[in-house]
Amino acid sequence: MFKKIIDALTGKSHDDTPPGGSPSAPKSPGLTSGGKPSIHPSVDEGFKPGNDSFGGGILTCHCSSDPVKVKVAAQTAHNHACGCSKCWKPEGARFAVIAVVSRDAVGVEANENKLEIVDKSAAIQRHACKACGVHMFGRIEDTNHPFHGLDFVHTELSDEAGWSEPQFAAFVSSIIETGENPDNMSAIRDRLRELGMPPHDVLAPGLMDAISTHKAKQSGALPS
Ligand SMILES: N[C@@H](CCC(=O)N[C@@H](CS)C(=O)NCC(=O)O)C(=O)O
Ligand SMILES: [Zn+2]
Ligand SMILES: [Zn+2]
Repeated sequence: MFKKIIDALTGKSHDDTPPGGSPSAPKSPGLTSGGKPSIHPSVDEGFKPGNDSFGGGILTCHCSSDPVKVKVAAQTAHNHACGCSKCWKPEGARFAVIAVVSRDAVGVEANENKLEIVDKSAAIQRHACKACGVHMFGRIEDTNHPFHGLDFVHTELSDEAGWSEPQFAAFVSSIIETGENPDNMSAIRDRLRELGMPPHDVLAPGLMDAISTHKAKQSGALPS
């Protein structure tokens, strides 16, 4: 184990197997057709920038009958890949892709009875379809939370084009918690950088600063 840690610190790899197995292995969550570590189907082949004048769309769950539909009546912000174990990801994806939007812009349009909260004790109350498991929106009910007022949504559930593009990757090291081989992390971080999504092990600096500013104003360390 100590050798493994020392090798990791000195950048030595333990095996030469590419992330996810051999290049001919099926892609998710291994390699894309280009031989790069797969991140998420919506980013693996590259992606277009969002459209600033885009006004939102409808998110639909994966049920073939009576799908849950959620209207998001605004452009999203802070779209990013999340490697944590709690965010929903499509079958085989390494990361979730998730953005925020004002909670006032989010409303359930169809089959609300199929929604349930995944973990009522979590800060983000993830409203998921009971039948297919897709998370339709995540809401913060704690009014003291730095991100209160924002809902978390997966815009890949919409057919509309123009949503804000992913800009960074968060909770990257967390993918190990759900079984990623630690030896793959360097290639995964390289791929995220190549896609223009700088990897962070918590959130991106701007959001971390916003959280700390919120806390400092609450404690009185900074004027509110
Ligand atoms: N390492 C943990 C990180 C979990 C975590 O903190 N997730 C972040 C990003 S979504 C969060 O804000 N979670 C709040 C929540 O799930 O309510 C895991 O993978 O489960
Ligand atoms: Zn469903
Ligand atoms: Zn997450």
